[in-house]
Amino acid sequence: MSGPTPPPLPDDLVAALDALAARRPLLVALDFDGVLAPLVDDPSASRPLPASATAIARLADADDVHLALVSGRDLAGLARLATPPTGTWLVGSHGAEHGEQTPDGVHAVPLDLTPDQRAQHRELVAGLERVAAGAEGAWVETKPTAAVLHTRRTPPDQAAGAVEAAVAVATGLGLDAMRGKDVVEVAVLATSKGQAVVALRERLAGERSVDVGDVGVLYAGDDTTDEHAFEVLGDGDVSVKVGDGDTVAGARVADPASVAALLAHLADAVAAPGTSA
Ligand SMILES: O=P(O)(O)OC[C@H]1O[C@H](O[C@H]2O[C@H](CO)[C@@H](O)[C@H](O)[C@H]2O)[C@H](O)[C@@H](O)[C@@H]1O
Repeated sequence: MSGPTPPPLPDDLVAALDALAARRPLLVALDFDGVLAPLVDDPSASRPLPASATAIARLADADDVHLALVSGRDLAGLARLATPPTGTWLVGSHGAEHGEQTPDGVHAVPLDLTPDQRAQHRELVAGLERVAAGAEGAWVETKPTAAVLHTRRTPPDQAAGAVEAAVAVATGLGLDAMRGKDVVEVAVLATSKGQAVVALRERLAGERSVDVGDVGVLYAGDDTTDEHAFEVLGDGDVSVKVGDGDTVAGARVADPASVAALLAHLADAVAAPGTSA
């Protein structure tokens, strides 16, 4: 898939990427949907843009650079669709699932829900299925710790009511509802992408025996849940919001094609620190 050439990256983002490229160790942590992969109606059809896949493979190969994908997707689905390079750290279900891509597939940290959480998950799925049955085009995605009402193909006049009904299901179960892009997601485990990024930074610092503050981080995300990840970044890190919407990120690009350009620039800069255009 090749689309129109994206506009040049903003000068201040290029400068920030060039400065980040000189830091080691470097954590490159990326959201999947809407960032590496363009948004589509059918989530099973999502794939990274080829240019992004090439760039992350180069980054994953670079000296003392570690790649992580931090997604709302369940871990298995994330690995299947993203096909990340070996060694990539994977965070699924907004931080509830953790794993690593190995030559033999995903090595996942076992997930253990309590009997109460399992019962709550069953009630949650049933509740959202009832909502979906009443709204044209709506459907429910089930994950190990969560369920998602999708309304991307629902007429707007029905989608608003379905969203409110899904939020009511969550509230009735004592759970929080996260509103994303044409989705309402409800999890039986409270997690956030911010906690996940903090843990990834600490892991990399521990593995390299450096201070946490010595780890440079790039994080790019497009949705409301990515704001939690932007919030935990500090001076010298680079946070990039993809697309429209309020954000605390330090930089913004328009779309996944621009993300591919950003990642290619960073891969070039990492390969030749200080000499990148
Ligand atoms: O954290 P992410 O990797 O961005 O995952 C967030 C959700 O992504 C998926 O839904 C979104 O992408 C779909 C495919 O493009 C789109 O149809 C949907 O409207 C978007 O919200 C995924 O299905 C969810 O489970 C993730 O939580």
